[in-house]
Amino acid sequence: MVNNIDLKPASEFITENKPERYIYDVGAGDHEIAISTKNLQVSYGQNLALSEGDLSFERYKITSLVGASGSGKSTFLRSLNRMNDSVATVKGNIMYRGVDINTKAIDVYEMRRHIGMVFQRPNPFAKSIYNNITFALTQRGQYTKQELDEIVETSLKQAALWDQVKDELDKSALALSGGQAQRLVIARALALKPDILLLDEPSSALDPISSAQVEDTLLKLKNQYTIIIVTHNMQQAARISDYTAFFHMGKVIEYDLTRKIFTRPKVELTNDYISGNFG
Ligand SMILES: Nc1ncnc2c1ncn2[C@@H]1O[C@H](COP(=O)(O)OP(=O)(O)OP(=O)(O)O)[C@@H](O)[C@H]1O
Repeated sequence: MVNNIDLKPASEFITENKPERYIYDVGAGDHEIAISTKNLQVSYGQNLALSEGDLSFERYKITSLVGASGSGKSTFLRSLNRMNDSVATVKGNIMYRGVDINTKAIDVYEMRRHIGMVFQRPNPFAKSIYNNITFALTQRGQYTKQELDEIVETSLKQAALWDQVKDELDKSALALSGGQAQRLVIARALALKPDILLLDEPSSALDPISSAQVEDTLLKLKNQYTIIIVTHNMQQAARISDYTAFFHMGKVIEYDLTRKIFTRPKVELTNDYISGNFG
């Protein structure tokens, strides 16, 4: 399926434990970079879970992070908004709007308003649909009822859930279906008006229809948000993402336009993974 002529055999990468890397240059200037990492290394105790993760993410694009279980995708993703702070040592730079956000001086809670996170399992609060959306806002700011109403409506519309729940905003969010709950959680993240949305396998716990709805939602959102998504679903990565980064053993092995990764990967190991030969 893929022209292998220029590719090295996968065994070389594994035996050398020094994988060939191909990192596409997104090219600041022509393309606006929303966030980038440099010399990022993440250790859990003695376990260096991420050793090479230099990437630049283009604004208003969807980037998928793919790779076998344990390759470091979630570790990388969670580091981007400092979710690993309490469990890991994170070294290196995470540049966002000209600022290294991987420093002690950063107000992590404020930063997370700009860089939101959605997890694998929908985790609505045991509150009404309305209060799920407004909770974080009312904890840290003053809003009128009218402002909150507008934010609830806008966020739910962006997450493609408004039409289904607009007449029952006082209903418990725990009564929503899995797919609806995940879109509520996306709406909750959007209510904070982030720049960047990080999603860790957001549809892997959902049925195919709900998963497709989440994908549609993400495709609509990318006009306004930079989206970085961890996924095990190669079809999903191919369908929705502009760029794909392939992780292996704590390193980014290949990063390129999604269509190139899925048709003409430059590294044999990437080809092996997307062809289903391991993982
Ligand atoms: N909280 C943690 N504490 C200790 N080790 C961890 C923790 N989270 C991840 N690791 C380890 O870091 C390595 C990378 O894990 P990570 O979850 O980032 O991989 P992944 O590619 O996202 O895998 P998966 O697809 O299974 O979620 C693994 O060896 C894992 O055991």
